[in-house]
Amino acid sequence: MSMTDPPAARLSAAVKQYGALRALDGIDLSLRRGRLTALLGPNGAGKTTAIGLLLGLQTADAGSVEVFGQSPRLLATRRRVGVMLQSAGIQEVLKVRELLALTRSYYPDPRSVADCIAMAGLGELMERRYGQLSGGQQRRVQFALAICGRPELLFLDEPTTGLDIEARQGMWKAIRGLLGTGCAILLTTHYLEEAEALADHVAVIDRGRLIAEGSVQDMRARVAQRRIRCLSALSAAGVRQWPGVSHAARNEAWLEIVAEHAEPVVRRLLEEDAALSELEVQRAGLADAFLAITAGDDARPVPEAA
Ligand SMILES: Nc1ncnc2c1ncn2[C@@H]1O[C@H](COP(=O)(O)OP(=O)(O)OP(=O)(O)O)[C@@H](O)[C@H]1O
Repeated sequence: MSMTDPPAARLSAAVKQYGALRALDGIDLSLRRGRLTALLGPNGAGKTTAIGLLLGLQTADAGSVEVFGQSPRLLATRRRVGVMLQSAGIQEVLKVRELLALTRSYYPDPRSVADCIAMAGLGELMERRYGQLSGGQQRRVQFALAICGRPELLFLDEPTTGLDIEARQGMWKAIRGLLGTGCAILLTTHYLEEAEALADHVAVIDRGRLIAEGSVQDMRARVAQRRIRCLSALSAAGVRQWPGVSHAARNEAWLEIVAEHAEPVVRRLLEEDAALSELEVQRAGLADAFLAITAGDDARPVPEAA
């Protein structure tokens, strides 16, 4: 599982064009065994299109797409891949037990029914018809169908949308277990705490281009600053002149400050305002890093078709 092993799947300079719209504009992305890559990006960035290429549902207009070194369209390749898409296309009249039996039958070495039930938390749902389940219950069934073939490569497109906290934690645990067995996973999510909790690697795309890539820590380091908030009568304009302060503004009674290092600013705040209260200091989370990365890209022109 070292970085020198060939990746489980790879997009190289992949381009996908829909008419005049370039949905992917030369993307490089490698998915490695035992690693979860979180693919982040605003709506319309190209995440679903990238997954579509890796699943062989669509073909690239330029560049290459390889899954286990081969075309994603080969049956032998597809049998090693599991997928949970937002649009599931599952037969609603079938019972969960029937859906699981049917999907397991497509794979040469499926996971046991008992393991699927345990990993996806299906216990009491097996005799229910899929179409009569709640949205969150359907997500659990979709997860079971995605993992029942013992995939070596798994695509999870917003898997925990609509799940309650307990079900989400259960799915996270199952995902960590799959990583432990060497499965390569690509996850898209709008819950940044989900990427933070699960990802070894984060790729941020915007307008069809990869704009940042690295570990969760790397992404956080892109936004090294701290946010400080307090109730204080000090003037924001005055604080803005302090060394290391990049931003200070008043938001009603709150004084809001952004600084490279919190400690010297906090020390000075307490010295200069004895009545200061409600002091809060926040480290940048992945959400801040992500927003800063996508916001910082506004100057770039929107890619257009030739
Ligand atoms: N079949 C299609 N025909 C034309 N345009 C399409 C098609 N599929 C996607 N697009 C466009 O390609 C761009 C990328 O779409 P894509 O679905 O890959 O984005 P996404 O990152 O998955 O977005 P979201 O977070 O909203 O799911 C969007 O501008 C979308 O409107």
